[in-house]
Amino acid sequence: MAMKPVLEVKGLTGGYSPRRPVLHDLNFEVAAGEMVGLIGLNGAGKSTAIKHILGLMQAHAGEIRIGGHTLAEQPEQYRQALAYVPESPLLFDELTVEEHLRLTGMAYGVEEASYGTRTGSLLDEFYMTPKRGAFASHLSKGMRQKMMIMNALLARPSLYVIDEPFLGLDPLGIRSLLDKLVEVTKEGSSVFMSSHILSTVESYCSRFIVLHQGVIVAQGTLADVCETAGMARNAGAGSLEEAFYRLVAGEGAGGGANGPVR
Ligand SMILES: Nc1ncnc2c1ncn2[C@@H]1O[C@H](COP(=O)(O)OP(=O)(O)OP(=O)(O)O)[C@@H](O)[C@H]1O
Repeated sequence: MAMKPVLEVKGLTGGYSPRRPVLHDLNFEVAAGEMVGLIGLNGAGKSTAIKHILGLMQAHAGEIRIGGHTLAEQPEQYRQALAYVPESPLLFDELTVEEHLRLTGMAYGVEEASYGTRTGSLLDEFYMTPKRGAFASHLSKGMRQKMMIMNALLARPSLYVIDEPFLGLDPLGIRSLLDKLVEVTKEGSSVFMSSHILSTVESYCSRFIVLHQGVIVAQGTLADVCETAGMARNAGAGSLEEAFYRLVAGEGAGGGANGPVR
């Protein structure tokens, strides 16, 4: 794809303390209309990488660009270009489903006409129409997760950053989410998604980033990742799960803040 990447991560080293980086020299891009999966064991650094992309953490070295700009250069454009769906929902207990959507609409400058049609169809697609007036504190766990997802989808950003979105969703909710993600990528938005559900990641993402102990140990298409994992590249190549296992097994699970010894 010749288009400029939506997300560019160059030489990103980062973490919670400058003396103990969690992420080591990450380099990757997400192009317009692409769905990219970030996979790695517990503690590999996925959420930490996402926090850096969101601008919640400061890089020790390297830079992150969204739509060609760093957060420091263009804070407003940077933030408006992305929507984040966290692993655990962050909602205002005292606001209703509809009020949350209204807030997001205002924050992202969604026009009144599109606001109405988009919220109507999102509420339908996520089976939340009967709950439109309910307080967030009265929703079930999965419904709270759906709220976060609907807010992101209402914003129609150029980049969706999604951390383990399937937890807590029922099978219809998972299907609705995946259908919507396919739809938004067809419209040119990009999705950067972290998940442990490798079969889903494999079927929906066109490229993968395998993070292990804070280092990218493989990235690219399924064929690329399989090749890096030392698997045959010919017909009927292996699954993402098999490649992942080969890439990260043997050194023991757990990852850890130390990363590799350098
Ligand atoms: N707030 C924090 N302060 C210090 N270290 C942290 C903090 N949060 C995470 N870490 C450490 O950073 C490393 C990477 O954690 P991270 O949460 O990014 O992993 P992850 O890949 O998202 O894992 P999971 O699959 O379990 O969500 C771990 O060693 C973890 O202990």
